[in-house]
Formats: sequence, C-alpha cells, structure tokens
Amino acid sequence: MKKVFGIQSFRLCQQGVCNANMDGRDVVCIMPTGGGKSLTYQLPAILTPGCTLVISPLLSLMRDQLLHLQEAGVEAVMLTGGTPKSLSDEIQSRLISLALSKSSGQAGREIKLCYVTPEKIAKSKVFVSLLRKLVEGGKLARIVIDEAHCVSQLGHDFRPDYKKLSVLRQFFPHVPILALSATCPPKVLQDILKILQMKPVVDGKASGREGTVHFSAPLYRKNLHYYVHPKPSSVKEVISTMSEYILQNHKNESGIVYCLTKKDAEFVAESLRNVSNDAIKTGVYHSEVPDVQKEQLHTLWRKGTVQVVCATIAFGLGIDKGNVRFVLHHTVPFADSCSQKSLDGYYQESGRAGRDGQDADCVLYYRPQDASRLSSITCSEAAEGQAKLRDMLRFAQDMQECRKILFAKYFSESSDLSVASWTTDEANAMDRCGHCDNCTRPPETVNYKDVTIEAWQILKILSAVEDQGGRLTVSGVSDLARGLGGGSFDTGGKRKKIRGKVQLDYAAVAGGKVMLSKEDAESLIVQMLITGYLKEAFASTAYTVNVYVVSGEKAFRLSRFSRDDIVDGKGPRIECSFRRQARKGKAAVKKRVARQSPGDLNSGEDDDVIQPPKRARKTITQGEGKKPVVGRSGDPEVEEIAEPEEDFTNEIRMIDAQESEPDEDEDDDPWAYSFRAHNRPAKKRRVSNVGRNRGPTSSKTVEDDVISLSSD
Ligand SMILES: Nc1ncnc2c1ncn2[C@@H]1O[C@H](COP(=O)(O)OP(=O)(O)OP(=O)(O)O)[C@@H](O)[C@H]1O
Repeated sequence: MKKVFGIQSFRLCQQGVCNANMDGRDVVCIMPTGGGKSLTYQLPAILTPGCTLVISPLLSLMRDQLLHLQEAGVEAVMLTGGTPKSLSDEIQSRLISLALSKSSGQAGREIKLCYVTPEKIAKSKVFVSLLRKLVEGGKLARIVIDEAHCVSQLGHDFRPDYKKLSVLRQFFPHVPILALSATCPPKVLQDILKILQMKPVVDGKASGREGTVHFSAPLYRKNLHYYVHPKPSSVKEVISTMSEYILQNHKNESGIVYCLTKKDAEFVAESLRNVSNDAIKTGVYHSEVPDVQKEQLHTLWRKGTVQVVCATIAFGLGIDKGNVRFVLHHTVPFADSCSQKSLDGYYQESGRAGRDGQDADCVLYYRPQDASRLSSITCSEAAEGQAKLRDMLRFAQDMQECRKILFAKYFSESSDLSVASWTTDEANAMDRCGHCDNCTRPPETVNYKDVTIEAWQILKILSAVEDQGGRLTVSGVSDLARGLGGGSFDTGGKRKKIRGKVQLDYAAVAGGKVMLSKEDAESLIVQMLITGYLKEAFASTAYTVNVYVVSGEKAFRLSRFSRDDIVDGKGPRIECSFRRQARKGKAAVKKRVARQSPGDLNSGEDDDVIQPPKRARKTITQGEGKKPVVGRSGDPEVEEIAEPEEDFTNEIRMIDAQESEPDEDEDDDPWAYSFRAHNRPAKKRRVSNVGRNRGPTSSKTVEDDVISLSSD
C-alpha cells in the first residue's frame, strides 16, 4: 500500500472492506465522495492472483483511474466502445493468455485491473465469453461495480445499462462482487442487492459466514466548509464576484465551477479568464467537448496548468484529484433528465473538493430568481422532481441552520438514510459543525423577520391578478407587489391583442404596497413556494416554458384573515431570513475586497455590507388601453409609498427575437426569455405600455426574469 499507492495507513472502513474482499465475500461499501473507495479494490487486486473487473459509469472516471494506476506501475487497462481495434485486440489476447496460463498469477505484465463500461457487459457477447474463459481458468478475482447506485431508479444517477449487470451473477455465480457508492439510502441499497443478485446484507463489524458484508462510513466530511453566497443579479457581477473570491481565497489552487448548462460553462470559463486578466486559467468540460480535449484538460488540471475547470455535471463522477481546494456552484445544481434535482446531487458535486482530507470550500451562488429557471426545467417531470427542487431551495434559502444538520436531516428524512451517518468520532450528527456559513455568520448580517403581513399582501395581490386572468412570474409578483411598472398588470387572454391592462388599487386590495426590496420580496416568494402558500404553474410555448406563480394549497390559511387580524397576530405566522442589503457600486466592491484580509470574518464593522465567504479556516470540530381599478374595498385611495429602487444592473440578454417573441398565436407571454448572455446590447421590451414615459421604472426590462430550456 505504501510502496505502490503512497498511502501510509487505512482510513474509514478501508481495511475491513479489503479483508472481506480478499476473503471472497460479496461486499457493499458506502463511503463518502473522496473517502477512498478505490483502494478497497485496487489493493486486493494487486495482492491477489487474477484480474479484477471494474465496471464504471464514466470514461473520464476510468481514464483517471488508469492514469493513476499506470503512474504507480500497476498493469491496468480499459476497454470501451472507443478503444481502437488494435488496442482492444491486444488487450483481449492478453486476457485470453491470462485465462489459459497455468501460473497462479503475479507474472510480469499480467493485467491486474480491467475497467469496462456497463455497455460492454450488456452488449458485447465477445467480451462476456472472454470473461467466461477467465472464470473457467480461475483468473477473474472479483467484479467491482463502482457507483453502484446507478443500478437503481430510486437513486440520483440511474443508468439503464447498469440494470443489465444482473447477468453477472447469473453467468458467474461464484465470483465475488464489490458494490461501491457514496450515497446509498436503504431503498437504493435494497435495489442494488436485488438487481445485482447479491445475498442479504450482514453488518461489516459482526458478519457471519454468509451474506453480503455491508460497510458504511460516516458521510460527514469535516474538512468541507459550506457557504451559500448571494448571487448578484448581473451576469458580469457574478463573474467578478467569483473571480475576486478565487483570487482572494484560492490563488493558484485547483477548483471546479459547476454550471447549469454547456453554454454557461463556456461563458463562465471565458469570462473568468478575461476578468482576471488570465490570472485564473480555466478549462471547459461538458458532454460535447471532444474526448481528446477532455483528456488534455484533465492532464493540464492535474498538473495545475489549468487552475479551474468550468463544467457541467458531466465532470466529476469519480475524478480523482485530491487537492481540489474549492468547488463553486454558479447556479443551484441541476443534473440530467433522469436525475432528481436535489441535495443529493449537490452533495456529490461539492464533495469533489478536499478529497485529500485538507480544508476545502464549497460555495453555492444563489439568488431566488434561479428558482424559476430550475422550475422550468423540472416542469415536465413528476411532482417528486419539484419536491426535490424545493429541498434544494430550502437549503439555499436557509440562513440559520448548520449546513451539516441540513444535510443530515435531508438525507434521513428524504432518503431514509440514518442520521447516524453524520455521527463522527468527535461529534453527534445533530451537533453544529461550527464552520459553515450559518455557524459563523455574524448575526447583524441577517434580518430574521416576521413577514406575515407582506406574505398576506402578496396573496391578496396575486388573487386579484388571478381574478382578472392574469399570470405573473416570481419577478412579476415581486415587481407588482412593490408597485413597479405603474402598478398595472396584464389581464388574461391567449392573444396579446385582446389583453388589457389593469391598474391595481393597492390600498383596497392589500392595504398598500409591499415594502421590501426586490431581493427580499423574491426571497419571500420563494419561501412561500417552498412552504406551499404559493405554487408554480407552467405554460409551454413552442420555444420555452414559462413558470408562473399562483396561490398554493396553503394560501387560504392566511388569505382568509383580514389585514387587521394579521396585524393583531391572528393566523399562521410567516418568518423569513433576509440578508442585510449590500452596497452597490465600485466603492462597495473595493471595500469588500479590502475587508477580505484573514481574520476579519466576525469583525462586524460596516455590517450593511455582505461579506463574501472567507477562505476555509482550519477544521474545527379587460380591453386594451382601458385601465380598470381593481379593488376590494370601497376606498380607492392608494397609499403614498416611495417607489422601491429599481435594479438596472442585470445584463442578461434576451435571446433572438425568434426565440423570445413567438408568433402572436403562441402563448406570447412577456416573460418568456432566456438566461443566455449575448455580446450585443439587450433589446428592451416594456412590461407595460402604461407608463412608457415615466423614466426608469417604466422602461424596466424584463431581462432578469428569464428562463432557458437549454441544459446538458
Ligand atoms: N487511507 C488513505 N489515506 C490517505 N489518502 C487516501 C487514503 N485512501 C485514499 N486516499 C486518497 O484519497 C483520494 C480519494 O480516493 P478515491 O478516489 O478512492 O475516493 P472515492 O471514495 O472513490 O471517491 P468518489 O466517490 O469521488 O469516486 C485519493 O487521492 C486517494 O489517493
């Protein structure tokens, strides 16, 4: 172990897994990402005769393992659909020689590890007959199924070809199987055992002579420091915030920036490079990057020539780079179409950091508006997908509970994974970690407020809009509730021409406008979505999916009360955490940068400026033109409230007119836009034609309320 892998001692349950493995037992091993699962089969592979077959879901994962093993002088090969014929022939003939050889192994160039994709087992009869020969010659030492949760549709990475691995036990009933995974709730575990036809599990610590030995290491990794960082509304500002963060906290250290789409990954990579004057060397990784380029990037990243890989979910499963010091999420994570968007995926992706056990930062950039974008992507999926998305949003919105506890609760409640999985030698599962953003947040940077009145107002305003057949998005609700756009909204109607404008009587409908900033109002709306006072409604056009906000199942619990009742404390109470408003403009940025010297995390000075996450500290434990007034009381008087300040910093551009402005016959709702960034100036479209000449407010673009269907 020391000589070949340079590893001094076992960690977690590695030793037990190696022993059970070498004892010829079936084993299921659940260890966190970066826990060291590879050693549990690579060490037995080089210590025992014969070849170990490893089934792995991703080419990048295999390549990575191969690089490592070859560097360590271990005879390892990979066989995939892309392996050149000559090489494939050579490998197969080496395996046949091994099968036929009389020696007990350990000879010269004997293949010790053979990595294949599940497709190879499912689709290549030649390969399966080759395995049969190995088995007959007593040379197939064990079968390793890496990322074994991929067999289960209940998991977050289901791969149809993994299901077909059931043939392995049928064909080779006596070859031991080792199933490896990072997160595996009991239901998924049962699926793994059933599909792979393994025996019922027995506990790894007290296993009898029969059954599959089950090892499970604590999932909590105390060297990872979790932060949710407010995401600016402007694309440019997001990039400069990230660049500042990297340069201040992780200069020349390796990291990953996960993005939602291929385009995002490309854009972020290029922009980070530009904005940092090439100080941050970036590379792009997604499913459409050619294999050769992926390989080059991989090598350059491992060497440190490329500092940051900007990638989609396609990057990371099994990538073995120990010294990844930070994983940033440009947007709340979203995986592929068969995956459920949730904390599972986030935990996996962020877990690519700090695999060497040293401190690493996991930063999620979040703004409530991203909820719409994700909702539009998940809309076609089952209600469960939406529920999982809400779990993720709940995590992102939370500014109080320790991130470790949020993970522990999520995995135990949603996935039936024992809370004990987060118990470590030093701390109980429900002890606060003491080092995430919520554990270290200066109290003065968060406003924890009772916003029942504001929530009630939003419900009343939305109900008035719904009564008129109108539809609003998250931003639409927030803007109207705050009195933007002259306080008018579109009535219903498929065709634009038959729509009308309605002037909202704030005093009559809701006792006035909602007195929250744009960010806070949007946070509250997402909070109300998460808690069921509001819900999403979807409308598809030929080009996009629009996500609207409508009254939810719980709305009536609050809206049935009068304003006075709410003021008197009747009805359910709604509370929400808001960040203290950050100063905008260059001065604030400069100030923020200046404040980032180590040690000032809790200084509390200038507490109206939100501090970016600090470097991880050492681990511590009607008809057009008509404007009817909508009101429910007889008093039409509208409260005099200063118009909330508009945010014009958003630089997200509308996509081509063709995409953003479908035919009149389409559902041409004005909120169908894309997040894609373009270099040309934005086309502006007015929310309303009511106040065209009223200055900034009336000329508000709707660029910040955009939805894109492009994803990986
Ligand atoms: N006992 C150990 N002591 C120190 N380092 C170790 C030990 N075991 C493994 N490592 C190192 O930890 C890193 C992660 O190991 P490995 O790739 O096996 O993780 P993993 O559990 O397979 O993660 P993933 O779920 O992402 O595939 C590697 O760099 C490896 O060399």
